[in-house]
Amino acid sequence: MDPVTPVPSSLTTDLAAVVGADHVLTDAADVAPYATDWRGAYAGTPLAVVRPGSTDEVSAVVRLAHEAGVAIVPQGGNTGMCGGATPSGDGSQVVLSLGRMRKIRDVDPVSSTMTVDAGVVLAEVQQAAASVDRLFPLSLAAEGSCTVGGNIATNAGGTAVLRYGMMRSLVLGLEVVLPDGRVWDGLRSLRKDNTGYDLTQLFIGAEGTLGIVTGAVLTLHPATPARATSWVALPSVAAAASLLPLLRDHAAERLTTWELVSRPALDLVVSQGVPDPLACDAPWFGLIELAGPAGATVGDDLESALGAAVEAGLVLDAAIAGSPAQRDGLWALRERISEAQESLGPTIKHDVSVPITSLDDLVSRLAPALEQALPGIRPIVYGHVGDGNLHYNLSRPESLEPDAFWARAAELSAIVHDCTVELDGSISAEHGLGSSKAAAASAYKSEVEVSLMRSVKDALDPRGLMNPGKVLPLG
Ligand SMILES: O=C(O)CC[C@@H](O)C(=O)O
Ligand SMILES: [Zn+2]
Repeated sequence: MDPVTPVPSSLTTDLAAVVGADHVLTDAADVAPYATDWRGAYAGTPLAVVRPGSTDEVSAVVRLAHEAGVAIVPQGGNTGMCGGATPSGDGSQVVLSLGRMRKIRDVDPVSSTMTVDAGVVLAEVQQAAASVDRLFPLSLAAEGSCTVGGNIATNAGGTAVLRYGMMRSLVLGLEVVLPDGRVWDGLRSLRKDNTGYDLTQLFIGAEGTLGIVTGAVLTLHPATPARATSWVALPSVAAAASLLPLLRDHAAERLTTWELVSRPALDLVVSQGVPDPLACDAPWFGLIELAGPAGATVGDDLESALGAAVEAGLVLDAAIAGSPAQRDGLWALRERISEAQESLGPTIKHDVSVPITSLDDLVSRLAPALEQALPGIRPIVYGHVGDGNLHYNLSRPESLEPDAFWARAAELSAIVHDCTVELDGSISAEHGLGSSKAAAASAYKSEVEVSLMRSVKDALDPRGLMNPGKVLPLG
C-alpha cells in the first residue's frame, strides 16, 4: 500500500462538484448514522460521507478518491453483522453510500430476471418480483432495510438457503466500479457463459474490497403461494439433523426452511411478547416451511412428514399454522431473536457452520467449555440447521458489566471458533468477515489460501484503497 498521502483540502469540494453539495456530508451529526452499524457494535469517524446517485457518479467519486490516495468504505443499508461497512476511527476514509441508487432498471418475467441498482432495498426486489408473479427468494430479518448491493457484497444467506442457495446463486451479472474508477459492465443475464474466469462470482462476497457493485442482474424463481409452516419441539440437536433427510424424503425440493431455535432463544422472544404455540418443555425447537405453486399439496406433505417424525421420535410436539396470521406468529419466534438478544446487553456473535452430522457434537462441546470459561454466560443459539449454520451468540452473565464481558470477546470467540474448525467447519457461514473476523479467518486458513486471496486483492486494488482491513487484515 502507498504511504499515507495528506488528503488534499480540495477533495470534498471536488466530490461536491460530482454529486452536489447536499450529498457530501461532513458535519458530525450528519455523518453519525453512517459512522456506526445498526447495533452500535462498530463505530468509526469518516472523513466524509458521499452519496452518489448514479454509476457514473460512483465512478467519478472513486476516481477522485483514488487520485487523492483516500480509502473508500462502501455502504448499503448498514445492517451487517461484522463491521464490514463501518469506516476506521482515524478520519481518513470516505464512506460511499449507495442509498440513493434505488432504481429497478428492468423486470423480465419471461427470462425470469430483474436488473437493479445496488441501493434497492431487498423487500422492494421481492415485491417487484411478486408483481409479475415471480419470487425473489432471498429472505432475512433485515429485508426491510438491507440493500441488494449489501446482499451481494456479503453473499447474504437467510432462511431459504436450503432450497435456493445463498446470494451468489441468485446473481447472473454485475456492474462494478473498480478501485481506479473504471466501470466493468458485466450486466449479462445469460444462464450459460463459459468464457473464462467467473468475475461476477469474484466480486460476490468480497465485501467491497475489490470494487463497488453498482448494479446487478438477479435471477427470479416461480412464485410459491402455497405454504405450509410448522413449529416443532425437538428432543436434541441430533434429532434436528436427522429430521433433514426425513423432511426431504417427504417434500423433496418443496422444503424451503428448516430452522433451529434453542430453549433460551425461545424464552427470550416469548418474554418480549411473542406467543409460544406449544408450551412444551423441550430443549430445542424448529421452524419448518414447505412451499410450492398454487394448488401444491404442501399441507399434506407436511402432515405426513411430521407424522413420520413423531413416530421416529425426532419430534415431540408440533403446531401447524392454520392462517397467514398464525404463520407470521411462528416466523416471529425465529426472526425476532437477533433483535431481542440486544436487550441482554452487548452480544458476542458467532456465525459458524459445520457438516450437519457434526452439529450435535459442536453444541455438546461448546456449552460446557464456555460455562467453564465464564460461569453464568448465556448462549442464545439458533440458526439454519438445514445449512449446518448456527448463530452461537453469547450474552453476558447477569452479574457481569457489559464492558467486562466485551473485554473477554477474543478469548470466548476463540473457544467457539477453535471447536468449529476442529469439526471441519467455517467461522463465518453467512455474515462475512468485515473487520471483526478478518484476522481470525486468515489465521484459520492455510498459507496457500491466504496468499491466493492476497494476490487477488493486490491485482485488483494495488493501492489498498477499497474497504481496507475488511476480509483480509491490514499488514
Ligand atoms: O444476529 C445474528 O447473529 C443472526 C442474524 C441472522 O443471520 C439470522 O439468522 O437471524
Ligand atoms: Zn442467519
